[in-house]
Amino acid sequence: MTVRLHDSKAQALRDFVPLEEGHVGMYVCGPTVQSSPHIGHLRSALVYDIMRRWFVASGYAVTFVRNVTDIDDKILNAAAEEGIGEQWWSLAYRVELEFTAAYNALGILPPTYEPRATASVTQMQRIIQRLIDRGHAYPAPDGSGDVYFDTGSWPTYGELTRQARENMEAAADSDPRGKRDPRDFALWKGHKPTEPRSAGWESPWGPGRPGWHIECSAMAARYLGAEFDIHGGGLDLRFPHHENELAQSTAAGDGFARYWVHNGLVNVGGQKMSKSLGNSVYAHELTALASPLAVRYLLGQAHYRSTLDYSADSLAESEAAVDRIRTFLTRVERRLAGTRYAEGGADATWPDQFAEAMDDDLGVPQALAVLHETVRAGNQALDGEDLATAADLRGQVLAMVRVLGIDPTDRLWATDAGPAATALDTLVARLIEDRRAARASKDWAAADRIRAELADAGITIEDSQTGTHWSLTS
Ligand SMILES: Nc1ncnc2c1ncn2[C@@H]1O[C@H](COP(=O)(O)OP(=O)(O)OP(=O)(O)O)[C@@H](O)[C@H]1O
Ligand SMILES: [Zn+2]
Repeated sequence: MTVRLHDSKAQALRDFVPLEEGHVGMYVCGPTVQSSPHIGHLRSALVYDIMRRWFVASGYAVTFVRNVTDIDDKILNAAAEEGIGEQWWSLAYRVELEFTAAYNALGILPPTYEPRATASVTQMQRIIQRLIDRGHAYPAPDGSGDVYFDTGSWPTYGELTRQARENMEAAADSDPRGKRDPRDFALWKGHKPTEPRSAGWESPWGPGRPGWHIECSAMAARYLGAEFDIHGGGLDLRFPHHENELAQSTAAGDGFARYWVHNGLVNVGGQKMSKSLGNSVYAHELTALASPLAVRYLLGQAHYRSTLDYSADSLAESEAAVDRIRTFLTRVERRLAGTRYAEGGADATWPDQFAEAMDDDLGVPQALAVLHETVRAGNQALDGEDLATAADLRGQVLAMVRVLGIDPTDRLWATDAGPAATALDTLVARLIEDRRAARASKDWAAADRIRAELADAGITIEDSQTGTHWSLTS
């Protein structure tokens, strides 16, 4: 069976044929680490996590590279606003850690490698030099230290988004005065006296820093080779970012990506969820409302190319969906324990329709329909005491949820942080019960003493309609 992907450049579904048999090289544009991750960023990372998992499940060795853009105008501006202009890198690192934590919480696997742009400046400079040597880039004549890509020199400029150059908008990434054409974009940005000294790298064109687009061209080639299989990122990056990556890499002589894939955006009220629009829903806000597993389900369930309109209501549906799967797995586990089917279904794999759906441009909605149908059949087999069938269906369900990263029985989703946490929970629950009994018998002094003892131990308790809950005092 062959995986088929929608290639944005061909604007068609194409059979996936790897450059090297049995291997997939994937590059995905990672975040500009300027501010906390919102769920749009997470959806993007999750889509490629599922794609990678499916390639692995299909027998490929996958080299998966997702970068961190840790030098950029937006980072310098955010650091200046915080009053830590020279130490912009500390802001970038702090935000990078937030992204990593958010990825981990959703079970998004760490990439094979996660390069930071600042560690590949030499490689970026080499591509720029090749472009100058080939007549496709020029240093600005105005002494700014900028170097631009000469869009007029590259006949296929615009091929990714099928735009004629004359209809394209001007590149708004630098002072247009040194440009031959307003559409020319910056490969290198000369250092300005108002910018932090620590943001200037030595270069043949004077001190400066790389443009955003050249970062990805250099990191993709450095870690995956001059030509590689798949390039991914959000639909918002098709133009100008990916158009420019493609132009500069191919003009420099690299084969670059053979397939371009783009995830649909998370929108709010019809607009892209974006930091700058102030409509972001942050990862931690969702995990306060629902389990991380339900959040993963919610962000992963739609087809990766569709737009996802966020609404908090859909969280409850996702929670119900994962509960259904969890309930079946727990139920079947209990029923089979101690029978000769206890280990049954261990060698089961996913149904053919599941694989067909996933092969067809990563058809997760159809694949989930197969999963839920298998859960339904499993419950029916249990109702009918057909344990052999139930065991086999359990195996199929496990195979499917594992490949999608939504196995409710995975330790990753366990809320229990270990034996110490269980012991603490037991003791605190006991004290909460004593306090409840004291209040019931109107012994307010005893009730207050228990609350004070817990507070001294760093534990806050809160009474609500669903009972008394405790947490470590922050
Ligand atoms: N709302 C969104 N929905 C889906 N993917 C998104 C969304 N916003 C960003 N992405 C994707 O996340 C990855 C990292 O994005 P990047 O840091 O460039 O975000 P950004 O577009 O600058 O975000 P923002 O607009 O919030 O500042 C990219 O692949 C990008 O396409
Ligand atoms: Zn990129």
